[in-house]
Amino acid sequence: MVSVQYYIILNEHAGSGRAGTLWPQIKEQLAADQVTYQVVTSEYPNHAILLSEQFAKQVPDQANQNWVVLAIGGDGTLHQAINGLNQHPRQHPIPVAYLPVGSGNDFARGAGMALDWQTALTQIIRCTHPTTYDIGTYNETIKQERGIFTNNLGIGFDAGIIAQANQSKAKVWLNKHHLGSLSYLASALDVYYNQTGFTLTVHVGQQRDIYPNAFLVTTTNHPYFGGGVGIAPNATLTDHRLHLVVIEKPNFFKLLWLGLRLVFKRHLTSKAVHYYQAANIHLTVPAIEYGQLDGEEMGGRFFDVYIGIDQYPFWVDVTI
Ligand SMILES: Nc1ncnc2c1ncn2[C@@H]1O[C@H](COP(=O)(O)OP(=O)(O)OP(=O)(O)O)[C@@H](O)[C@H]1O
Repeated sequence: MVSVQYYIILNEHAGSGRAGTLWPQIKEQLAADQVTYQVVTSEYPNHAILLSEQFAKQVPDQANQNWVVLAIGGDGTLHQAINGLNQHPRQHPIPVAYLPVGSGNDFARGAGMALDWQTALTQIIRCTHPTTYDIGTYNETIKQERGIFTNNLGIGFDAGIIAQANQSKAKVWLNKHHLGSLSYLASALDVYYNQTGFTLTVHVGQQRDIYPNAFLVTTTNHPYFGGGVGIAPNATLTDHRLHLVVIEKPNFFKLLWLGLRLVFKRHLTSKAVHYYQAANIHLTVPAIEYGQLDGEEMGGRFFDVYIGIDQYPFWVDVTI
């Protein structure tokens, strides 16, 4: 057994508070398995970025260090933890692990991890060596922001839904009653009516395509977004490629039809859907649109974003 120590970043608010409720049981399991760890709690939104960045500064950049940063929460918590680790690139990156106890847990789905926390924890603590998975990188030149994403970078409809759901008063009530997904459905209808099509330019290699009526623009690293929706069914975390799906604004009936095709993974052949696979993608949107990164809000903004692919070590053995 490899002796690994875990630096746990716990987001008790993930999964509408599920992570906090489960933590005593997770702690018991860690003790039963004699796992060595330190734990810190995310005290406010985005705190996990700072926590993992500060932790990484203390760990020597050596091949033989035995720390793993374990994010306990949802995709947002993993996103923040891995971005904190990447603030100062290292020759020997600290492996990251993720216990999926959030709402969507799309990275766990994409990696083929167990979605029940006990099995997922076993896949982490019985792991003996890191697995290298692809991660997306982005460089947005207008606001001069760069970083990474494990799942996807979305502009338009998906990002609008997240922004709307987070602002809605109903979300607080629905989350309290464990009906968080209903708030996303309500927001989806609202955003559909308010979201006009926007102009998008896609540059891939020598190709340049202009869409005057784009509606959903998602660049993904694995199949899933929005809590298990298979937007790019062929994507894998090891294909060293990004998968871009552009959907032009459909009328309401077409939207329902597309939704149905999406459920049966038949949407990519629809006329309103455009699909690219590439290692580098450049997108420009000269209008204020919402953006999302791994389910975290990027805000309303213009976009001139270069998206690429990199690799990072993850501490999980999905064969267990
Ligand atoms: N102490 C805190 N108080 C309020 N929000 C917090 C706190 N700590 C972290 N957060 C925020 O909680 C948000 C949700 O976390 P996360 O995405 O991990 O869970 P989720 O949304 O339930 O899961 P998923 O993204 O998988 O659907 C993140 O945006 C994070 O910044």
